[in-house]
Amino acid sequence: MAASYSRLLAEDSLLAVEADDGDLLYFSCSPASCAAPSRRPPPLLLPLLAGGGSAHSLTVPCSERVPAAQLHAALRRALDAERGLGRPLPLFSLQPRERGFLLLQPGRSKAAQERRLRPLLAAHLPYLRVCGYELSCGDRVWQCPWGADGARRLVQKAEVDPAVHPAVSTLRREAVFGCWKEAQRVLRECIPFIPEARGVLELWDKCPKYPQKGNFPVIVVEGLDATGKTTLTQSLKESMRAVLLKSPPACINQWRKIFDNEPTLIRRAFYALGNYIVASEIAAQSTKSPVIVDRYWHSTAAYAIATEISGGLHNLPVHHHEVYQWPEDLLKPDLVVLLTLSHEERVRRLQSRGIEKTKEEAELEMNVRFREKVEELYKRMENPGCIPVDASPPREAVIENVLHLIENHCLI
Ligand SMILES: Nc1ncnc2c1ncn2[C@@H]1O[C@H](COP(=O)(O)OP(=O)(O)OP(=O)(O)O)[C@@H](O)[C@H]1O
Ligand SMILES: Nc1ccn([C@H]2C[C@H](O)[C@@H](COP(=O)(O)O)O2)c(=O)n1
Repeated sequence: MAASYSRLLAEDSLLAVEADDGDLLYFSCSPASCAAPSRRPPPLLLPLLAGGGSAHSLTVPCSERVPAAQLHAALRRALDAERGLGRPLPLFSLQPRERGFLLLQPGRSKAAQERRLRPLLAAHLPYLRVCGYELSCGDRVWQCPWGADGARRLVQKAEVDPAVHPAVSTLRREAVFGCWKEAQRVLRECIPFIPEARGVLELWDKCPKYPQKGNFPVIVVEGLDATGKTTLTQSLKESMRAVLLKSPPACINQWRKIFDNEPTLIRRAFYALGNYIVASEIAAQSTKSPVIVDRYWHSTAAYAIATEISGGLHNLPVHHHEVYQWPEDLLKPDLVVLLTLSHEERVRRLQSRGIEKTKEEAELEMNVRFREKVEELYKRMENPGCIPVDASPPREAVIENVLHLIENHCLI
């Protein structure tokens, strides 16, 4: 499979479009200037163009991470606000790796679609790769880059395996940071347009950089929303006479909403650095008493990966992938408990609680695939892994079970 795609890439550009069910459809096109067009008709474009419709792809080259993430988000907002261009489908270009959108419009000519696009893209055009698509000889689709001069382009051959989701290779760079320096770098670049980033960094500057755990046990509780983390962590705090901490910590919580509205790169850098700030609190407190932590790195990684990797469980990075490994520079807990609950019972608890839902909580309820991915990702985390605990029994029983687990693991 990979080999045949490699051959195609010598002449074509390979694109992946996110379909309605979140899975990916791969297709290749020939640049209009190439002498030999691809014999592989793109399954999405062919019927659309044959029926008199039009298509454009817009991708963002991502050499500079923060500006590329911002441009991608601005583009999404502009396209969402513009009626009459069709729904923008998420698009990945596999060579070079870029992300953007595909606009499909049945019954509208390429020229008409282009007329609507030009003013919308005017400000962004120098930083975008825009291509229209044309049908010729019945079953051949040509990719026509805007501004092409007709010369044959040299397209480098690349080893690409379309069996791997295109976002997997960008996770480390854009969503799951492997060390505090990476998260800090991203937030530093944000200071000019997100003043709150300076606030987070100033707090981080005051923290010790590689804090060590004290002699008391450190227990993390993870799980989807409404699985009972707050209930359990409060009880553990009381029964173990422990200190209860949360990630993100209270000192940066005031800025959480702001970062939640930023692109993935910036949002995840905020949560990542939040974990490192909590780590310094864990280190200090665990010299004096047991410490219970409500969410920590496993949540940051699991939600980031589940958001970035569209489609089903089969698209997730393989077991033991580097994104599942605990960052070497982050203080490790003694035990991570994962509360598991059936979807029905969790929704029942969410409804009985009845408080305002965050966007991601609402998505969890709506999107079974997303919930499945987060749960599966928690289970794939390593070094330390999560120990699943059934959260469906009555509160007292769950607490009792977790106390036993702590006794066995932490020898207290
Ligand atoms: N074992 C249990 N049996 C029945 N109900 C429970 C149990 N544990 C918690 N609940 C109830 O379920 C709801 C969600 O619990 P809780 O707030 O502790 O979850 P959470 O994981 O902290 O949620 P979030 O992450 O959204 O803050 C609450 O109304 C709580 O009282
Ligand atoms: N350490 C953390 C804590 C939280 N998050 C993100 C993941 C979800 O988007 C959301 C869930 O938090 P809650 O609604 O339970 O407060 O926050 C994270 O990435 N890292």
